[in-house]
Amino acid sequence: MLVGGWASHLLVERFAASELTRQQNTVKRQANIFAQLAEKELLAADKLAVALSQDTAIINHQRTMNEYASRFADMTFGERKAFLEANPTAASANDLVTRLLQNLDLMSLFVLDASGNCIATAYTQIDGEAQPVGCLGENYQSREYFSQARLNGSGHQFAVGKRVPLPSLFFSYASYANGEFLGAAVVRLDAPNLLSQLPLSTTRTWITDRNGMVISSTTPSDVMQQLGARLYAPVSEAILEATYRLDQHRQVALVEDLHYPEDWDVWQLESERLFIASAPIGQLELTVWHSASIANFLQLYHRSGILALTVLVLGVLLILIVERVIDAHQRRMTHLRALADAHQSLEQVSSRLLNIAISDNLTQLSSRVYFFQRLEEEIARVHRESEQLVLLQLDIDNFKIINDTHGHPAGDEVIRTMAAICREQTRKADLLGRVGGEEFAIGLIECRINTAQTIAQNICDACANKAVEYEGKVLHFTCSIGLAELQPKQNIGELIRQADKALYVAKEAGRNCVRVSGVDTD
Ligand SMILES: Nc1nc2c(ncn2[C@@H]2O[C@H](COP(=O)(O)OP(=O)(O)OP(=O)(O)O)[C@@H](O)[C@H]2O)c(=O)[nH]1
Repeated sequence: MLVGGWASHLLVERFAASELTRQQNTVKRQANIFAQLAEKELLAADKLAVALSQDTAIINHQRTMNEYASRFADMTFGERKAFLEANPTAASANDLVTRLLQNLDLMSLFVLDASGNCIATAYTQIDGEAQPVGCLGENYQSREYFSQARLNGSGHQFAVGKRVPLPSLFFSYASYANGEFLGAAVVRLDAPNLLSQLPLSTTRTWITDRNGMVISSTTPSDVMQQLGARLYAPVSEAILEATYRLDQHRQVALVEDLHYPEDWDVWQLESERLFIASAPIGQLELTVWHSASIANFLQLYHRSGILALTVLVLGVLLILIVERVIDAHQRRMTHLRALADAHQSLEQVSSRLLNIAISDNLTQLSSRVYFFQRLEEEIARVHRESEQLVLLQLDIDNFKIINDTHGHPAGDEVIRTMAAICREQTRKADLLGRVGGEEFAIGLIECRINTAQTIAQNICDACANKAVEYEGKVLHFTCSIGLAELQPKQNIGELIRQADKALYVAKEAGRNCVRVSGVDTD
């Protein structure tokens, strides 16, 4: 679960970071576009303000009105308005700015005197009546664009206020005559109009001045509800914090429970969860704010959570399957090893049994069974290849007496000696077997009867001449041998009978001698 939580957290961070980057990029793009549009308008507005400030009619009017400055101070707004409307210099100034307003796409144009009083304004036709678009008689000395113009010759201000029906961009340019400040010409642009030119999505975007005051928004009602309010002092801290987080790209900026003044009931942000990103428009000292609902992100979040969980479950399943496969493989390997061990043991036992079956324990010659099996095979081969084979049947003479006289173990020693002599007198290819207690047989391969007879005689002599030492005693023994040469088409039974017959003849002849079948037996 820990791994799942961690994986889910990682995924969420990834989604959040990419979503935040997307929002940030959007707002940066919008800020750039807005800056370009606004700068173009600013330039035009500046030029217009400069031109107005240099117009003779305006300058004359400002001079005239400045003379009434002390009287204006004591007049009410209505009195000032009536006075100005009746003034002839105001008429020509009003006429000029009205014409300019009609030719240019501006919200309003007006002229201020040195005290900030609006002394001329453009008029526009509303319901057939000429209505002033600026507040003739109003005092604007507290406005930034006016105080800046008084100090520097020109000034900008982005403002919304109770007296300003729409958020606006104000540009002023000071009028001077002989170094004397006469007042300012003011151009006012339509900020929402600028904003409406941005390629905005359905998300909310708004623009504040450097004090956090909203001057425009993609939702006009938002702005209208906030007119005159320095609204963002408490909010901007939350936003700045959120923005800081965004910049860090470490955490989702969830702006919740923003504290708006109670009367801003149109702002229903309390229930919203927003991504908020910002981008400054440095030269204009404006900031574009951009918010997007967290809903989309939450969908992603949930989907990523499910994805992470699925990955986790699949991962666990995979681990279980792999474990089972490894386990099965290990058990199979153990099983196979056990089988291999058993097989090896069986082979050893089988080899031992075979050895027991084919060899005589006392002499290590072939056993009776194995000897006759081998002899039969050799007879078949010799018949096939038209070779010669001679069978010798050997029997130790009076062996019973040796046993009876010197004991069984001494007899065994004689048998072993007899076997050794047989081995010495024959070739490796010949077949040697102990076929009875004291009986031996030899199959001489590729051997003619004369040679066989010599070999048999040599064995006979070797036995007779051999002194067997056993437990300090010296024993002597002899043997009798019967020979039979394999005849064409003769089978093993017939061959053995012939050799036995010759052996019988040797025994009858007094033992310790060799007799040949067909020669001595007929
Ligand atoms: N020591 C010993 N004696 C054996 C073995 N196998 C058989 N014998 C003995 O060999 C003797 C064979 O005796 P017989 O068959 O009478 O033959 P023989 O005494 O050799 O007399 P002939 O063959 O007629 O010369 C018996 O006493 C058997 O007990 C053996 O492995 N070891």
